[in-house]
Amino acid sequence: MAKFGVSMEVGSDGVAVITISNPPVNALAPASNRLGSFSPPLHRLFLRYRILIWFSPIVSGALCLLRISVPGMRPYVYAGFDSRLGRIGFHYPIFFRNAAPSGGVDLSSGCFLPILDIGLEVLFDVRMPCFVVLEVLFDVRMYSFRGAVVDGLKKTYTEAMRRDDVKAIVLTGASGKFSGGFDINVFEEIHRTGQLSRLPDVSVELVVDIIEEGKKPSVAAIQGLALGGGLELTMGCHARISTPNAQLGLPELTLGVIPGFGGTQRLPRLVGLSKAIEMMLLSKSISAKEGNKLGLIDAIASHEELLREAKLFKELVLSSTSKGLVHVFFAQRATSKVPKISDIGLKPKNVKKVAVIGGGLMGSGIATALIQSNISVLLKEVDSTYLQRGLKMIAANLEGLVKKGAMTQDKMNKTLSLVKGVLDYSEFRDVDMVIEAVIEKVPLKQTIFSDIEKACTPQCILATNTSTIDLNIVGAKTRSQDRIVGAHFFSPAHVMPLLEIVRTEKTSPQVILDLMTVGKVIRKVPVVVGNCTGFAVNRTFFPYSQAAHLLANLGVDIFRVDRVINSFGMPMGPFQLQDLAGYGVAFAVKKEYAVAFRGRTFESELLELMAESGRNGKNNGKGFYIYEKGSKPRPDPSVRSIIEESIRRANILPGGKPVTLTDQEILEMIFFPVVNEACRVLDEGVVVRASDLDIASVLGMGFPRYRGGLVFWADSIGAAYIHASLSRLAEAYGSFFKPSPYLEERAKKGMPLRDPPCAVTWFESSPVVEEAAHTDTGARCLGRRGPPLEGFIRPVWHFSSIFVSYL
Ligand SMILES: C[C@H](O)CC(=O)SCCNC(=O)CCNC(=O)[C@H](O)C(C)(C)COP(=O)(O)OP(=O)(O)OC[C@H]1O[C@@H](n2cnc3c(N)ncnc32)[C@H](O)[C@@H]1OP(=O)(O)O
Repeated sequence: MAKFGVSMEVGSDGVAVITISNPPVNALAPASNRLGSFSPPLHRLFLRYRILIWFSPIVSGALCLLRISVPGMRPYVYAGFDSRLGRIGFHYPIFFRNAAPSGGVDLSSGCFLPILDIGLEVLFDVRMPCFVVLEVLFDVRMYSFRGAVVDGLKKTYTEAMRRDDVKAIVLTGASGKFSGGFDINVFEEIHRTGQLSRLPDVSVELVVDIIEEGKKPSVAAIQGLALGGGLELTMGCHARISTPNAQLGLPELTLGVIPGFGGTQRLPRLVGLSKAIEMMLLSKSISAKEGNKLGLIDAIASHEELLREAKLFKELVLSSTSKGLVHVFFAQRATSKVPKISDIGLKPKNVKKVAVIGGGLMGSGIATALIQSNISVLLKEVDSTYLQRGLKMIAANLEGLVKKGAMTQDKMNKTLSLVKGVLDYSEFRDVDMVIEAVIEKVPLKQTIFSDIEKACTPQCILATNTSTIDLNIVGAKTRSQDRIVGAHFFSPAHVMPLLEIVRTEKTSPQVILDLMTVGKVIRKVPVVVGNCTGFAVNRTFFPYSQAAHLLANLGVDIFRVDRVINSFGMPMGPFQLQDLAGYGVAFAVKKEYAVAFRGRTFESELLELMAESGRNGKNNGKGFYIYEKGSKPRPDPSVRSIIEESIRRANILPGGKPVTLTDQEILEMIFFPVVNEACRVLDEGVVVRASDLDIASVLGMGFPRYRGGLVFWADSIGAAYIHASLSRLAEAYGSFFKPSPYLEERAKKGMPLRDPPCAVTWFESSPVVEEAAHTDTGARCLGRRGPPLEGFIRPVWHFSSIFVSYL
């Protein structure tokens, strides 16, 4: 196995193989590593002491000045003596934000984890005999010793160029991957610390000066993937050889930045302008085969262009767009880490055959998603008319893909052969999972669950696609509560990427893990949530359309509301969304919400009046908008009379006059109640972590990805502002806007909303949570004592006084 970082092996033929090794994707991390960086930027040098520091993940009870322990991947930093020795005992976690850009200890040449106990001599700068200024940058995701790829490449390449026995260089990556690109953790770190100096000028120094203009030929040997900076590195080489299935792409735009290692210049010269634009703007990767056809070889970009790009790249890294997108990147990956589910050594079972009950829009969409990933499906309906309709819908879904060129006819036929229609449960004996997707009627669902409990094996997963009904009620007539789980897909199920996995307190971890695995197999993003009315997404967003109706009944133009929300970045406004979903859904959930969220719902008769006038949204071509084949939805001016009647019945106009609002006020009146409900969802622990709600809002509701998701966006505004605004609105328009206790508390304490509630003490490996840990509550919830980041002087002082007495 290749050494962590960058290694070189020179063969007798004079070829040096330089290998990047930085699991899991050989990300190009810059040189300075945070854990190893000790320096005194805050104070001038007064005295210099030589201190022996022990890094020890295993020593316990030993006398040490500074101990770093590593449970799994996570280092903790403690200062002081061990209390078990009976001397003054204190264990302060130390959180520091800023690392010196250079200097400090170079720990970059090795792997941290395998090292159990190492001693290092470090020079410390000390101001007074009793005051030590320490700065340790510390990060949960800090693969401290892996932060050496870029620097390692520079050093190794320079050495290869210098050595007489090296005639040519092959650049490659370890473990079957070339490189996933620049280390995205660094973006996150820059967003947190503002330290732009963490971005190296790789494009010129490494790619141009060392590789491209080097006197020895370089060949990139690509396998697996070469993305972003990884691909850019290969484009600096003089030739590229690749395995046929390698993924090549510049997906930087998905993170809100442009390719920063010269890719914008080199790629168009290699594959042509239009293909390069497509690859960059759509972040679309191509296979190596296609890359070879296009001529992804021998390219040069001028020095000046690269410098300009590098500058722009740095500006973009600091943009709020990049911050939001980088947050979403990590938040999405965090969803698969579910404490006490994904971390307890369970093995997912192999789900090969699934029965879907109900061949309506949802059922057929779910079946389509399953067969597309080679999972056999039994589609059950009540009679052959409904069954044929369901099977036709599945075929139509696939035909759509064939028309778009995303599937061949042959593949479509093979895929369709994986679905079989049935009218009873006789073939349910060998299915691994059932997904019920019938209409939202409690007695019907209860009967189905009691039937499938009998028809299936005792190991079969019993899932429901309900979007609202309490799972305990759905499974009330069974004895298999541990196998009952929510598989809430979003419509159209074969397209929308979110899968809300709803667990009750009885659902077994194995069942949750199995469903998460199926979700991944069918290329969804599974987010595990708790059981409550509307679960995470629909519950959080119920105030969205209700706020829109409130505005309508206050006399605000509904089309303006839609325009404001659309320009905020939502795919469509709340009225157009209601048209799209059809009013039946809204009628079905209205009562549920009124009961479950008593005192904070807004009830209006607008939709009933719309339905009475023969409108049902897009379904029948008539809603708030007019829908005609081949043209965009057009606002229907005739709905104004219906709205006027609704206003008359609601009777909430202040002083009998329509209110006048700015666009900003409209935005706040729509989204702040949603944020308020998100606070309740966080407070009740419905989601594992706040960032799960960000992902759920982005993937389930179309909340703009570049705003980082609902909670991230709310935190960018601040709890205090949202609270003040909602309090004012509550005074003017009633309890619909009343701030939740969670929001109130955060606002009072000046804390972000994303702080982890105490329920999530188990999850400590996300940068999101790590940042939260820098606050009082976060630290408390994560089981760390001591003050937040800004208050680090106290433990340092404490440590230093003992340290001096020890000396
Ligand atoms: C200067 C340059 O122009 C700027 C850049 O290069 S910006 C970076 C451009 N690169 C990218 O956007 C690639 C982003 N990564 C991906 O698309 C996917 O992770 C992938 C296709 C590489 C692999 O996908 P997949 O096999 O499904 O694994 P996935 O779960 O996503 O990632 C595996 C792990 O690698 C990490 N990872 C992936 N790419 C990373 C990167 N570029 N930096 C740091 N970590 C990365 C993930 O966070 C995840 O970590 P975890 O196991 O701790 O959660």
